Amino acid sequence: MIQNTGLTTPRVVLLDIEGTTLPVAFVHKVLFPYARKHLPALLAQHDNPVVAQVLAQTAELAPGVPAAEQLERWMDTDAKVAPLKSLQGLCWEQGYREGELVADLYPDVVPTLKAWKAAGLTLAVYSSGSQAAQKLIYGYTEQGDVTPLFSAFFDLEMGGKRESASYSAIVRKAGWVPADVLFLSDVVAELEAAEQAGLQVCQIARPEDKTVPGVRHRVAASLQQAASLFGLPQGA
Ligand SMILES: CSCCC(=O)C(=O)COP(=O)(O)O
Ligand SMILES: [Mg+2]
Repeated sequence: MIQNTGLTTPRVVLLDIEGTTLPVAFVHKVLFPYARKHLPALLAQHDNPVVAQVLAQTAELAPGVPAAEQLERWMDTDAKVAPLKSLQGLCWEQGYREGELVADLYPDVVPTLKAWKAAGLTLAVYSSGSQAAQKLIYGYTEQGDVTPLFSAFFDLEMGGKRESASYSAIVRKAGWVPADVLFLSDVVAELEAAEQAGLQVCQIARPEDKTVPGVRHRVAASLQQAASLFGLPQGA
């Protein structure tokens, strides 16, 4: 096990969602199909300002392509683009509020985050899902509303997760020192980008998601294991 030697103990933990705190299967087998089913009805709401903004952004990114067709293409390729992510967030809102969707976080997540928060760490989210979608996921979990654990939610407005400039923009906006921040994600390309921006990083390789552990970064199978690697409290 690689220990956290030579590095400062993190004061901030920035967390990815899919594959880190939430099973990939929940996103791909529950959330994405739900959005795909409800998207056509939503697109018909021309007086909805989010829908109007999504349509305008889609036309800008794919001129000449009908919006519904372009959004389908993006869904087919799991494209991380802001208009699709905004629209998916809007679709899921109704599902969460009506009790059809409940986020099934990994069991170690809430106890570990509570222990980190109690120890004075700042917790924040960085996901390709829109800020609204992130707040819904953590607002409607099997353990209830856990959004108060987080101080900030960052999405694609800060840039793509595989670009180091996005992490620099996040730490600048939040007023954090990069080396104080630990970024947790299942995706090696995201860790590399965060590392380039001076953040500490750890890959969360969940056996349930069959995440392939990388070779260049610290790897943990859960947040609890990451806690032990970085000298943080481990929770219940
Ligand atoms: C937070 S909403 C659900 C996740 C999602 O839409 C997505 O694209 C996954 O993004 P992540 O950056 O959390 O891997
Ligand atoms: Mg992920």
